[in-house]
Amino acid sequence: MWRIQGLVCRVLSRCHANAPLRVSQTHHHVEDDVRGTSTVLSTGLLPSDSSSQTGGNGERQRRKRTSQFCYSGLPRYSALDAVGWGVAAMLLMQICRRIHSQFSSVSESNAAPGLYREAGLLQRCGYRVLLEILSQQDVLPRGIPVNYLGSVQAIQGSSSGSTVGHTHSSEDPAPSHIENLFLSNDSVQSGDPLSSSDCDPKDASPSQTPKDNTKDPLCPEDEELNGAANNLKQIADSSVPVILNIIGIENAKSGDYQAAFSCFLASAQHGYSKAQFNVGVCYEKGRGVQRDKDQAAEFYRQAAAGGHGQAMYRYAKHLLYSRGQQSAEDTHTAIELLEGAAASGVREAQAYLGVLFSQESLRDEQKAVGYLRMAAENGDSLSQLYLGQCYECGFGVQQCFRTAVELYQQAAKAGNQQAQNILSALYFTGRGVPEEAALRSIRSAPCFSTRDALQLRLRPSLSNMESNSPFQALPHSWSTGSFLAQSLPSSSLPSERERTGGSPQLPNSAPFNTKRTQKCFQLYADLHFVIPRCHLFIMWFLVVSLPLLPVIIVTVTRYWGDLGAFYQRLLRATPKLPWRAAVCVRSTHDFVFKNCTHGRSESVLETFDLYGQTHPSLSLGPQRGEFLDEVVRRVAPTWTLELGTHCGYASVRILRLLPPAGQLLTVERDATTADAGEEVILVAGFKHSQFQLLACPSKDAILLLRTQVGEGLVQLVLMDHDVGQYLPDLLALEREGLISPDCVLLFNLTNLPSASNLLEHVGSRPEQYTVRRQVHGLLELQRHPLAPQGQDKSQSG
Ligand SMILES: C[S@@+](CC[C@H](N)C(=O)[O-])C[C@H]1O[C@@H](n2cnc3c(N)ncnc32)[C@H](O)[C@@H]1O
Repeated sequence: MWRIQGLVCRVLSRCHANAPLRVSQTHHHVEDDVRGTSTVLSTGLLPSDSSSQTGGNGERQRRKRTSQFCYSGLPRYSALDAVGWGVAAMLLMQICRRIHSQFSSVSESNAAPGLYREAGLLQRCGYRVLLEILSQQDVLPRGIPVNYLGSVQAIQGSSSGSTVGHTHSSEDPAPSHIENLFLSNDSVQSGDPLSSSDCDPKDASPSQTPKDNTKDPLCPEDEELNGAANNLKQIADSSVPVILNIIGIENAKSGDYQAAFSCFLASAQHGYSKAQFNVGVCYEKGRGVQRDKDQAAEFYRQAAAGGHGQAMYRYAKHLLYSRGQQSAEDTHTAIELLEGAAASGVREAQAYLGVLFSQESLRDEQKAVGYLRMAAENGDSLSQLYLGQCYECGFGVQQCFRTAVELYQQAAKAGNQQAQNILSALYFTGRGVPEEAALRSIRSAPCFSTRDALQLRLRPSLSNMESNSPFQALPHSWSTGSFLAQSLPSSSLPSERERTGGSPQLPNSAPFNTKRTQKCFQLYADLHFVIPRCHLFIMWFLVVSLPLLPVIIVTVTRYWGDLGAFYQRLLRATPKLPWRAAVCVRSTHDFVFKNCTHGRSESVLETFDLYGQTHPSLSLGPQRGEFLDEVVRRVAPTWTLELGTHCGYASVRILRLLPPAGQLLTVERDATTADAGEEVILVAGFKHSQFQLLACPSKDAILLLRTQVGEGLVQLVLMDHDVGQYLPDLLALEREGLISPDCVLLFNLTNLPSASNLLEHVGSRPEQYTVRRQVHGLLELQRHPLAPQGQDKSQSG
């Protein structure tokens, strides 16, 4: 401390001796420089020491030393002097800061309007000084209309001032909103405007060229001085807009929007992109100036031209929506701007492009995924959801369900309601085995299983864009308080629900409706309540039954096959009860109809299989289905007959593999079931020209078949109806001469005892039928090509 004191004393003694120093030949150059600098800053003129421009060699020498003070003067001061000056300057700054903070703290701690006004006055002082600086022709060679700003300043004290717009008091929101408005919006793209980045001369416009003051021929020393002065002017030129912008933000924070707008405007007219953006926001929101969308767009355009990312994004959206039907050129420009904004890290632009490139008109899967990934990595929950859907459907990426689930989890964690719905449904389906179940469910759930599904899901965004309302925005418009969203006139900020991803759900995209999800949640919660309480009971049961374990194992292994068969029989038998059958058909049909992707047979089959995993089902099932596929491919029949349509699972399997001229006749005795089956077949994308469904008992249908097939013969028969009816129907088909000599017949033999008469009949006629194989209870018979037609007519009874 004593050292500092010593230094200060030393400096002060120097200052005290300043007068002689001013005139002294030894130290005058330092003073000259200070005077020169201040002159440049206040008036922009060269140092006016005209006497110094004349004189003899000695004088010239002195001037040379003056201009080269940096190196010629240094030897005259010791390092200690330099440090002393520095400390003195620091002390001075500290004192200034203290005074300033004194004022600030007073105004903050006492929110009394009077004191607040004092702080405002202090700010306005700085503001006025800056405006004065700007008014100097040297600093503002373009003649910025600061008189206009001055008039604003003049009426700032009175609340009725409206030179640039209405007063904020009646309409504007609370200051905190404004803080968000200016600070957050600005900082989205380029950080806090008060940060050091603001002082980057590159940010400020280089458009101001210092005035050429060297018209009169000057000596080299004058030129050097001019150069130094010009440098200072350049610094002032680049700093002033930055400072004005900062003052504008401070004004906006304190609720003085008119002053804020004036500062932004003055700064913007210097080409400072952040200020231009802020002016755009003012015009868009009507802060300190009358709301004007066109002006807002113009200032966004200017800021965008200066490389301001948020402005690029907003101006692009203006181009896309403001004029209803935009031209191809506008679209092109908008996309370029959006790409620029996305590259500069504007998350909304990234997400926007991701959706844009997924639409049919601009479809580019790689780009769509690339931008969605950028936005997702930047924490945009909706993009995480969309990217998850891309992975799920293999849209622009290798299909990967695990990644899809991970992305859904990220989106759900970030509060996206839609992702939460998907996950909760998956978890519920999986009954506590999240990952496995999720993957299985996803793979089978047709809502997600195709790329078309993604298209369907993203399409509403496009329809929003293309709808009549020119200001309808993509789902991300909420996240920036877009001025395009006219439905947000008073508050530019999104609601909490919107921010958490609740609102921008795309229509028809939620795979599970709310009621159902709630039910799922309820059931899941109940299970979670019950299961832990069962643990104790199960544990004791196991402990008690432990000695019986060997007996249980032996019994189960011995009768395993019988148990399986019994279970299957039970399932097959219960549908015979009318109510059981009706419930089974309705639930199967409803599940398939609601969850499959319409028009896609594979999706229909996947949905059937998913249903079969959790419910007893009468459908043929995937294992027997694959065997059926193999036979259909091999036989490639023109006419196929299926007895027992049920919900159309086997029908769809057959139809999708038939040759182009192939026809399916399918028979279902129950009219309601027949309707359900027909609907599913149609939903799978097949037409009545490819199949006919006869809603009557098989024995009646066989009598009608001739009118259906004409001269043709059935080359493939699938019997999956009433096992007791298999043999009579086979005999009827032979009798009517409906099956071809080399016809292949498949019988679903899950109920073996009932099929015994059929097996006896076939086994006793090796010359007529060959048993090819039996796979998963599906028996394949090959009719012998040489078998005489109608030989068994006598047996048919
Ligand atoms: C096991 S399901 C058929 C499953 C179907 N093939 C599939 O894979 O989805 C049996 C169906 O045959 C029907 N059915 C039973 N006896 C029938 C008969 N005599 N004539 C026509 N349909 C019959 C039942 O109503 C039932 O819908």
